[in-house]
Parts: sequence; C-alpha cells; structure tokens
Amino acid sequence: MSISQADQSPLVSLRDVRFAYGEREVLRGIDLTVHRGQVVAIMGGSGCGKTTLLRLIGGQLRASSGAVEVEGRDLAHMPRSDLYALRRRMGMLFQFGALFTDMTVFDNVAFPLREHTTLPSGMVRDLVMMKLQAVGLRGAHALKPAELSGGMARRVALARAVALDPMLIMYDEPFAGLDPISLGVIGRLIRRLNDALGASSIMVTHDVHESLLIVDYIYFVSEGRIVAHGTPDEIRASTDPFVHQFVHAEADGPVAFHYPAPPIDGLLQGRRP
Ligand SMILES: Nc1ncnc2c1ncn2[C@@H]1O[C@H](COP(=O)(O)OP(=O)(O)OP(=O)(O)O)[C@@H](O)[C@H]1O
Repeated sequence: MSISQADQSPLVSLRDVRFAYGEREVLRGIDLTVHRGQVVAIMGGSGCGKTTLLRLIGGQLRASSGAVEVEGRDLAHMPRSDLYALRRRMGMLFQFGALFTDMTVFDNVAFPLREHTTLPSGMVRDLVMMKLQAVGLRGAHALKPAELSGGMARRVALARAVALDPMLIMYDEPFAGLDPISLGVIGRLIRRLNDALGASSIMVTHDVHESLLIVDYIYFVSEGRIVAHGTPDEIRASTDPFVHQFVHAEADGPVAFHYPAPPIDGLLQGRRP
C-alpha cells in the first residue's frame, strides 16, 4: 500500500463496538480499521465473534454501542435505502461459498448482475466472462457445480462475489476445506482481485500462514476483544503469547486445548471423577 493511500480516511472503521445476541455479549469493545486498498485478516478461535464482525460491517446486524463506519458514515444512522445501496457495493463470500446447484457456472456468476442491475444480456455476458477469465474458469462456464472440484467451486464463488465490482469484499473462511494447492490459488486470487478492482477486502480465516502471505494487516480476536494486531512482519516477529500460539499452531496457550476439567490424576487407576 502506498503512503498516499494510507493517508486517506479509512474505508471501514469500528470504534469501541459492542454487540450481544440477547443477553449473550459476543463483542466487548472492538477497534478495527480497514484502509482503502488493504486486505485485512481477522483471526481467532472458534466462536470468538469473527462472523458477527462481518455481519456488523455488512449492516446485517447493528452494534449495541460504539460506531461502525463505512466510508465515514455510521451505519446506525443511515437511512435504510442508503444502507441497501451501500450493501450492493459489498461483495460477500460466505463460508463454503455455496453455489446454486441447479444453475450453470455462468448463471451463478450472472445472478447478482441480473438481480441488481438492468444491464442488457450482452453486457451481462461480457461481464460474467471477464470475471470467469479473472479466476481462470472461462472455459468452465457451462458446467454445473457438481462437475467442479472444491477449489474450482470456490473460484466460481469468488467470481460471483466480485460480479458487481464491489468496493469492499468480505470473505468468511475462504480457505475452509481446501487442499494446500487450491488454498494457495485462492489466497493469491483474493489478493489479485482486490488489487485489480481497486477494492478493499476483509477475510475471516483460521489460516495464519496463507494470511501472512497475502494480507496487509491482521487482527486477532479472543473473547470478543482484539488481543493483538499488526502487519505480517510484525506478527511474525511478535512475542505475544496469543500470536505465538496461532503462528506456531501450538495446541495450548492463551487459547486452551482442554475444556476446563479437574486434574486428571484423581481420575486414573479406576478412581471415579
Ligand atoms: N444468531 C445467533 N444467536 C445467538 N447466538 C449466536 C448467533 N450467531 C452466533 N452466535 C454465538 O455468538 C458467538 C460468536 O459467533 P460467530 O459466528 O461470530 O463466531 P466465529 O468467531 O465466526 O466462529 P467460527 O470460527 O466457529 O465460525 C458464538 O458463541 C455463537 O454461538
């Protein structure tokens, strides 16, 4: 990212954001910034609130307190019509990027264009083919999802997520279930599509190694709080125990491997808990 980009106001800014599902507080004061042009990763253990963060940024959920701003506008104070217009400029790739199984690859990618625009069919065709070309699957346009490998299906889901040329692309676990080669391909595509579209991207992921290769900045979330953040170089050099556990895939550390239990000694040799 160039210095001039960094100087601009952030595209996404969360300040002291709290959120609860009913009585259950999930986010407990989140501060997070995404600058224009950046690819940012949000990492953390299962259930720590990562997907909830994406939903807040996408305007599908409203913060209990604090501010969620996109392009400098607080989503909580935006008229509904403006929020819908804003959402159309966000691309989303949900967990496993489910495709419509009864539609061809072409129709899957064309879907958002047909839903949200009145473009003539010739232009829809050109746009779909350009997006499929960008993910290397123009030749697969007539196939059905069942005829694709997992990595190919994910690439189609990527093409669909960027069909409307979003300013912000959000990915929920884009690497889930992929083999190591497909994972590398998807990672590089996320970076390339971001840069080619002049967009910004946020991805929720467990894959720290792939993230370190492609992102500009990483936030670590634990128990609803940001516990560490930094550039890939800062994260690699970090001595923070939480970061260390993630980067070195250690089973135990601040994120416990064991569900809380009494010491095992008393359980062995036939003794009862
Ligand atoms: N609609 C809901 N109603 C009530 N609780 C919810 C709801 N959605 C999520 N939760 C709870 O909120 C917490 C955070 O969920 P979230 O999906 O944001 O976590 P996550 O970090 O994305 O998890 P994972 O990595 O496992 O997908 C979890 O404990 C979850 O059970």
